[in-house]
Order: sequence, then structure tokens, then C-alpha cells
Amino acid sequence: MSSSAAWPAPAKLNLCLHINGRRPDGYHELQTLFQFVDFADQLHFDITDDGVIALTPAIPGVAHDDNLIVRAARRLQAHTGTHKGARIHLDKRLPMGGGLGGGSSDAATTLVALNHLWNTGVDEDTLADLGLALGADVPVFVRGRAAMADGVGEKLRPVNVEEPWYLVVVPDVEVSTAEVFGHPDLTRDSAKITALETQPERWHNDCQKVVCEAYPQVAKALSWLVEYAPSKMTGTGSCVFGRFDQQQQAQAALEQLPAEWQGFVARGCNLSPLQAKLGQ
Ligand SMILES: C[C@@](CO)(OP(=O)(O)O)[C@H](O)COP(=O)(O)OP(=O)(O)OC[C@H]1O[C@@H](n2ccc(N)nc2=O)[C@H](O)[C@@H]1O
Ligand SMILES: Nc1ncnc2c1ncn2[C@@H]1O[C@H](COP(=O)(O)OP(=O)(O)O)[C@@H](O)[C@H]1O
Repeated sequence: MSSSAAWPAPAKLNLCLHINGRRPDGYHELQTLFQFVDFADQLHFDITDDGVIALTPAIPGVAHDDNLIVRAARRLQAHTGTHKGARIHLDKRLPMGGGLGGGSSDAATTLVALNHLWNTGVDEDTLADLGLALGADVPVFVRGRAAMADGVGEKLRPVNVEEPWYLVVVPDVEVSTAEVFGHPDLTRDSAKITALETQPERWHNDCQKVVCEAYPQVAKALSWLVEYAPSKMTGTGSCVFGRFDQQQQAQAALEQLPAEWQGFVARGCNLSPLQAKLGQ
């Protein structure tokens, strides 16, 4: 695998997000089902011997050293003691703050790719632990397998679910995860369900109601999408997704998308494009 090849950092969807309670420290007990899609940021790594981590181009509004890609690379350097560095190029395709996990996925791809390209030999469990300090969703992207998450999102169990086509609609608004979890009207009493992954008829998103009330753009996007397919919000929003059996049905709906929104069609994947590349 050449160092200049593209490494994908795919989006995730939360096929459901059930809030089961709130802990004394304010964090929420939840059950959420993560699946990947084949729509991704692309990262390129050129390995150097100078120990410097340099990322281009900058993401507007994110300082170089705060970028999760740079933080992930430095974390792996610190853990392994390697003297190698990397010039990293990011081709950003995923919208930010939309609940698609792009920043977490970029961090995970950086950990996995540099561990491979630097020959640092860190095992997957340790890479997932290194990632957890960067964001709650980084471990699932490191492992790259669709998973049911439990606890406060840290207990992951790989699952296999159907791999349909999705139309993802991106409303022109960013939603703050902390604001949603702190909302007084958020319902926090969904029952824990055993083997939830086998019961798609019970999948819902407890954050959807409060987000739709606070952000009319999200409610409007959802009302438009449900005319075409069963639809939900992903994570704490703002993106919403509809489920289609056929790619061409999803594509036909995309062609009707009002100009005020962005959108894309992608296939659900139980094995992430990142893990698929590693296994090649
Ligand atoms: C809930 C999910 C589902 O995918 O939402 P999205 O961010 O993807 O929309 C994620 O796990 C989020 O992950 P991430 O965005 O990294 O959240 P964090 O930085 O860990 O937490 C942001 C804030 O959300 C709240 N929070 C988060 C997770 C949780 N189980 N209970 C919480 O109450 C806390 O107030 C925390 O300070
Ligand atoms: N490489 C990165 N890509 C995207 N966002 C990043 C990155 N590094 C840091 N961030 C910060 O993380 C925030 C959350 O981004 P993102 O992961 O795309 O959203 P979400 O958690 O809603 O899916 C951004 O608003 C940005 O400030």
C-alpha cells in the first residue's frame, strides 16, 4: 500500500439512538446502532523522517493544532515514541456538525493509516483507546464494524444488519450535541432492549423531537424526506436519512431535492471502507 494512496474516512449513521437515562455526572445512558456508509472524506499521507505533523488545507474555523487529524497523529507519536512525521492532505467531503461523525472518522483513519505506514504495530484495542480520548465515536470508526453501542456509548458489540441505500439530507444548520443532551424536554426513559439490532421496527431517535422543535430546518427536511422513504435523524442531527431498497429510488429522490439543502446517496456498510482497504 503506497503512502500517497487515498485513505477513506467514511460517515456513520445512527440507525437508532435510544436514551435510557442520565447518570449523576450528566452523561446519558444510551443504546445506538452505528452503520457506515460509502461516502467519505479522503486523506493522503506522505511519511517523513522529521517528526513534523503538517495538515493541508486548513478547515475554516478549526485551528491546525485543534484539528482531530493532527491531534490523532500526535497522540500516536506520543504513544509509540516514533520519530517519523507526516504531511497529510485532507479532501473534506462530509458536512461538519451534522451527526455524520466526520471529525471522529478523520481521527480514526489517521490512527489506523499512520500505525500502518509508520509500522508502529499498535493493536486495534489500543488504537481504539487512544481514539476515545479524542471523541466518543472514534473507537467505532477505528474498529470499522457496524455496532450496537451501550453504556454511555463506550460498550461496542459488532452486529450485522441490512445494507440498504440511503439518501442523506444536510440541512443548512449545525446542531450542538451538548445542547441537545442538556435540553429539558429531551425524553430519557426509553427501555433498554435486548438484541435491539434484530428489531428495526423499534428503532427511533429520542433526540429528533427536541432538535426538530429547536431547528425548523431539520423538521422541514424530515417532512420532505418522509414523502419518499422511512426517515430519521442521525445522532444529534442535523442530518436526516431515508432508507431505500434500490439505489435508483434514492437517486430519483435526490434529483427532487430542494436547492436549499445539500444531499447525497450512499450505501450502508457493515464493514467500513477503511477496514475494507486495510484488508485488501
Ligand atoms: C451521541 C452521538 C451519537 O453518535 O452524537 P453525534 O455527535 O454523533 O451527533 C455521539 O456519541 C456523541 O459523540 P461526541 O460528539 O464525540 O460527544 P462528546 O464530545 O463525547 O460529548 C458532547 C456532550 O454531549 C453530552 N453527552 C454525550 C454522550 C453521552 N452519552 N451523554 C451525554 O450527555 C455531554 O454533555 C458531552 O459534553
Ligand atoms: N478533521 C475534522 N473534521 C471535522 N470537524 C473537525 C475536525 N477536527 C476538528 N473538528 C471539529 O469537530 C466539530 C464536529 O465535527 P463533526 O465530527 O463533523 O460533526 P458531528 O460530531 O456532528 O458528526 C467541528 O465543528 C469542528 O469544530
